[in-house]
Amino acid sequence: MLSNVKHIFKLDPNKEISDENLQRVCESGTDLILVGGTDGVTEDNVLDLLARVRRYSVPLALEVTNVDSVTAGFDHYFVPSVFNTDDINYRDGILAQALESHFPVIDFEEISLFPYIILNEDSKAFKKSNAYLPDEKRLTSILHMMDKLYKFPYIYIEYSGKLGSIDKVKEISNTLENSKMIYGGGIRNAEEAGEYSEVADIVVVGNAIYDDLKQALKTVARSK
Ligand SMILES: CC(C)=CCC/C(C)=C/CC/C(C)=C/CC/C(C)=C/CC/C(C)=C/CC/C(C)=C/CC/C(C)=C/COP(=O)(O)OP(=O)(O)O
Ligand SMILES: O=P(O)(O)OC[C@@H](O)CO
Ligand SMILES: [Mg+2]
Repeated sequence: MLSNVKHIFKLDPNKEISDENLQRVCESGTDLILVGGTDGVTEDNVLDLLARVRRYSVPLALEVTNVDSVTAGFDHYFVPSVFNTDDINYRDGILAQALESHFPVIDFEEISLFPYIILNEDSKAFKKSNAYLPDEKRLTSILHMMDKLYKFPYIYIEYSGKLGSIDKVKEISNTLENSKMIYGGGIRNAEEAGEYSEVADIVVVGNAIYDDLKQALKTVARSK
């Protein structure tokens, strides 16, 4: 699903977007529209975005953050799992529960794990998953576990809402041997997209869609 993806626009079902702006996002040349957010995600607002984005040919995936909002009709489903938390619910506890009820209807070809390290302690995702900020030694050991032991195809380095330190993101990228890096957080313009896509395999742009769409659209070309 992610093999030729360099740029992702993440749409939050809990935020309003006009038809005109949605058209610009869908026709921007982005490689994937990912629908997801930490809170206020419901079956209704997910269905609304699904129906509106489906008018366009862009690939569309759902990042599942609660079981009730899972809706058929997406090209793919990504299930987040947070690795810098000791709260097992956000590693695989909720997932195990969800599989109890959804197992009979799941086509596992359509589902992939999004293994996260969340490094912005002010973000909602960090707070919700009871994440901790790892020191350098712990961050390296978590990365080794994910990259060299689990050999995840992708690791999502999440700074949701703010730009991560480029030096730190480079350090993380240099540590990885098996996993590709998805970077998300604070990318707002072409220059930032260019800088972070030189380090990460995939960049994700979210909030800028809602705050300054004109600049957000310019991130697409610079990520390729
Ligand atoms: C019929 C059919 C289509 C079947 C498909 C079956 C299917 C896909 C079933 C899946 C069921 C399932 C396995 C559910 C699991 C649910 C699960 C694991 C929930 C855990 C979610 C989780 C770990 C939440 C923690 C927070 C987090 C990591 C969220 C990720 C998204 C994110 C980082 C959003 C950005 O948030 P933020 O910027 O902080 O806040 P805003 O939303 O304001 O932007
Ligand atoms: O909203 P921003 O800060 O662009 O972050 C994108 C994405 O990584 C959020 O999950
Ligand atoms: Mg967001």
